[in-house]
Amino acid sequence: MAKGSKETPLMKQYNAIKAQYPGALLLFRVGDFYETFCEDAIIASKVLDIVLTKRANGSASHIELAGFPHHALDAYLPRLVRAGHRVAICDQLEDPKSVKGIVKRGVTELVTPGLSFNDQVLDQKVNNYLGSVYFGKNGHGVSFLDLSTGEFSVATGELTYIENLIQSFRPSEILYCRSQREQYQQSFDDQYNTFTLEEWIFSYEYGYEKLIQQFKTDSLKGFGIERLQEGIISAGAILYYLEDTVHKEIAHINSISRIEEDRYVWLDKFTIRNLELLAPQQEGGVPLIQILDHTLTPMGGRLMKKWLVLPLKDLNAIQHRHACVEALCEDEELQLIIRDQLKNIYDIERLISKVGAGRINPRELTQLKKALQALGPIREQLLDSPYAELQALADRINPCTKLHERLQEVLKEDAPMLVHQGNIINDGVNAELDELRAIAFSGKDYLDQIKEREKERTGIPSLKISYNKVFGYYLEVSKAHQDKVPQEWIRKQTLVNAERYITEELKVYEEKILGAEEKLSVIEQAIFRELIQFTAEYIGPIQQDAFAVASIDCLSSFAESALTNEYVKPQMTEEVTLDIKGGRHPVIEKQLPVGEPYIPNDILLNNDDQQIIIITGPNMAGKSALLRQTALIVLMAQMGAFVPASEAKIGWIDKVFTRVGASDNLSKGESTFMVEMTETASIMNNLSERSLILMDEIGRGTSTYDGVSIAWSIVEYLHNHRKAKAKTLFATHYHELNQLAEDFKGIKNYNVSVKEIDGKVIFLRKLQAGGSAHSFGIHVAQLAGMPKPIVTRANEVLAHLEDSRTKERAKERIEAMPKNNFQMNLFDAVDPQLAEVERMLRKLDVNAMTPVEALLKLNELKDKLAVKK
Ligand SMILES: Nc1ncnc2c1ncn2[C@@H]1O[C@H](COP(=O)(O)OP(=O)(O)OP(=O)(O)O)[C@@H](O)[C@H]1O
Repeated sequence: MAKGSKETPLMKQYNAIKAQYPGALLLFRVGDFYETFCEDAIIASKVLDIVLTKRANGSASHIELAGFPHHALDAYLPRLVRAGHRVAICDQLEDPKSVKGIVKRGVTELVTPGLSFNDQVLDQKVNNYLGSVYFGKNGHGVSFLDLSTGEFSVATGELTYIENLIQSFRPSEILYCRSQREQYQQSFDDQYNTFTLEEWIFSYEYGYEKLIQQFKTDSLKGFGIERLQEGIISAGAILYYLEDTVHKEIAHINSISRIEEDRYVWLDKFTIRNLELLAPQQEGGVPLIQILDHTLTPMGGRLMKKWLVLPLKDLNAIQHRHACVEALCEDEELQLIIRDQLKNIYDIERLISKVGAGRINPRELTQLKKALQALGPIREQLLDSPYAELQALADRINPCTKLHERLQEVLKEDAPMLVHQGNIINDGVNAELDELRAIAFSGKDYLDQIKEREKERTGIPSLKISYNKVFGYYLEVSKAHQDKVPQEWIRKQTLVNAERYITEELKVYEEKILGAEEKLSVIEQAIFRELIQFTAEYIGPIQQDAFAVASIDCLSSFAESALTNEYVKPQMTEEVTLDIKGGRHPVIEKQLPVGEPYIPNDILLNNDDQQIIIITGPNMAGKSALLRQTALIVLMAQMGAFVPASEAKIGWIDKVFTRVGASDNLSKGESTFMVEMTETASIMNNLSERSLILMDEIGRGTSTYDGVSIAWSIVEYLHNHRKAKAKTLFATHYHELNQLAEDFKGIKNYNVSVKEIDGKVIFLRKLQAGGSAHSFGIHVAQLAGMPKPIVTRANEVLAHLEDSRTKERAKERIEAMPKNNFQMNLFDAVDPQLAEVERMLRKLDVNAMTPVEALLKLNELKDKLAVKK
C-alpha cells in the first residue's frame, strides 16, 4: 500500500494485527466471511481456488481481496496448512450487534503444520509431531509434541541419535534456534518445515521454568528428565511456541516422557528407509507397516507406528507382548469379540485433548460417551479370560463410570455438531430448560390452534401461518379470499397471489416463543460448558485408557497378522545367536503371483564360527530379500509381533545397520559411492557385539578392484573387531571374497542357488553352503531381453577373461594377499568424539566456504578434539 495513504479503520485494524504475525497468512473475520488481503489474498486465491477481487481502500490505491464464508473454514484451512502455510485466524471478539463502530478483533489461533487440532489437517492414524532441536556443547536435545494428543517426549544425545529420532518421529515442523541455522542445515535435509526462534528462548532456566509451570510441579524429577539439559531447552522452546501461536488451553499436555536410548533397538536412519518400515522407497512399493497394521482405532494405528520404529531390547517387555499375542491367537473367539468392540472406540485420545483445549463439540462429546460405553465390556472380557497377561492389560482400563453416567444423563443421543444449534441437553436435566422447551413447543401448538380457529371464523380454507426474519409470524391469505380478511388484521406485505398479515395476538405469542428459544440456547450452552469442565477432570484417566486401548489394539493386530499369515512366536534369548528356520520376507511373500510360493530359508548367525556370512549368487537370485527378511524378522520379534518363519530363536539385538547397494537416486549431488562410504563409515563407528549388520553389494559403486578391496577390508575389519563381533550378512557379486572364509574362522560362504538348464537360469532361491563360481550376469541380461548379438559377444569376452591362465593368476594373487588382522587401536575407531569430527568434516561443503569460515571451522574441530584430552 502506498505510504501516507489514508486507510479505512478496518484496514488500519487489519494492518496492526497482520504486523504482529509476520510470516503467517491472516484470515480476517468480517461478518460472516474470512477475508484475506494483499499478498495473502493472492496466495489464498491460488491455493483455495477462490476468486481474487480488488477493492478501493480509502484514498489508497486498490488492494487485492479474497474471502470465503466462515463456516467453510474447516474445509479451507487444511488446504492452506498442507500447502505449508502458517495461518493466523483472526476472529471478532465482540458481538457486532452490541458494538458501535469497529468490532474488536484478535488472533484466536495460529495454525502451523506442526500444531493443529483440525481433523481435516490431521491424519487419524498418524501422529502430528512438532519437533524442536537444540545443539549443545556436550550433546544435543530434541523434543516432540503432538498437540492433538498431548504426547510430549524428550531426549538428549549425540547427533546421530537425534538424527535417528527425527527420522523415526517424522515431525511435521521443526523448531530451532535462529543462531544455530548452520548446524541445523548441516545435520538435517530440507524435507522438514522449519521455524526459527530467538536465542533467549533456548536457555535451561527458561525451559525448566516453563515445564514446571505447565505440569504444575516443583521440579522435573518425577519425569526422569531432570538431567537432560539440552532436551529441556528444546522442550521449553515448544512451550514458548505454543504460547506464541495462541494455544493457551493446553491442560491435556500434563506430562513429558524421556525417550530412553537404552530401551530401544537403535535403527540407523538408513535402516528405517532401506527396510521400508514406514514408507516404500519407490512409488507403488509396500512398506512393512501396511502388512502389519490391522489396528481398528486411531490410537492403535499411531502406536503401531511407534512400536515399529522403536523395537524393544528388554526381554521381559518383549515376552509380555508375545504372551498377549499368543493368548489372542489361541482364543480366537475372544480375539473376535475384542476386535468387534474396538471398532466402537473413537479417537478418545484426540477427543480428550479437545476437552482440554475447550474445543470439543456436542457430537464429539457423544462419541466420547459411546467410547466409554464400549470400554467396560472390553475390560470385562479380558478380565474374564484365563490369561494373566490379558488380565493385566484389562486392569489398566479405567471405565470412568461416573463420567459415563453423567454424559449419559445430560447429553442427548443425537446431539448436533454446533453448540448453537441447540438440542444438546436431555430433558429432565434442568427445570428451567424443560419449562422453556414446553413454552417453545406449546407455543407452536398454539399457533396451530390460532390457525384452525381463524380458518373457521373467517372461512378462509387455505389460511397459513408462517415465519420470516423480517416481520416474524404472519397469516397468509390467497388473493381469492381477500374479502374475508377481518378488519383488525394488519397488512404487512403484498405478493402476486397473496397478502400477508400480522395480528396483536400473533405478536404476543411470537415474543414468548422466540424469547424462550433464545433463553433455551443460552441455558443449553451453559450446561454444555459445565459438562466439558466436568469431563476435563478425567483427562488423565482417559489418556491412560487411550494408551491401554492402543496397546490392546496393536497386540490384537499382531495376533491378526499371525493368524492370517502363519507367523510363529519367536523364542527370545539372552544368547548372542540368531537362529531362524524357514524364514520368509513378510512383504514379498504377500506380493508374489498366485501359485508362486515364497521359498523359506534358514539363517544361523553367532559371534563365533558363523559371525559373518558372505552370500553370493546371481542377480535376482534373492540375496537382498534374504538379508532384509532376517532384519525384519528380528525387528518384528522385538516389537512384540510373531514372525514369518517356521521357528525363530532370537538372541536380542541392540542395533541394526543396513547398507544397501549404491542406489541410483543421488541426493544433493554427492556421488553414490561417496554416500555409500559415508553410510558404511557410520556403521563401523557404532558397532556393538549385539549388532546386526546387513551389507548388500558394498563397493559396487566403484571400479571392480576398488570395490573388492573395500569390501574385503570391511569384512576383515568386522571379523577382527575385538570388542564388537557384530553379526553380519554380506551379499556380494564379488566371489573373490569367498577366499576370506578360508582365512577366518568366523566367516562362512553361502550362495543362493540357481540351476542352469539348457543354458537358462532357474532361480531356486534356496540358500546353501558354499561360494558360487560365477555370477550369471549375462544370463540375467539374456532374460531381460538383451539383443542376442550383445549376449553372444559378452559370453565371448567372459570366456577370454575366465581363460584358465588369467584365472590361475588371479587365484594366486588372491591367495597371496597380504594378511591384516586389524590390530590397530580400536578405541580410536569407535571414539564418538572422533566420529563426530569425522562426520562434521564429511558434511563440509568446502567449495561454499570463505577462507575465514574455513579457519573458524578448523578451530571448532580442534576444540572438539581438545575436549577429549
Ligand atoms: N525366497 C524367495 N522366494 C520367492 N521369491 C523370491 C525369494 N527371494 C526373492 N524372490 C523374488 O526375487 C526377486 C529378486 O530378489 P532380490 O532382489 O533379493 O535378488 P538379488 O539377489 O538381491 O538381486 P540383485 O543382485 O540384482 O540385487 C524379488 O523381488 C522376489 O520377487
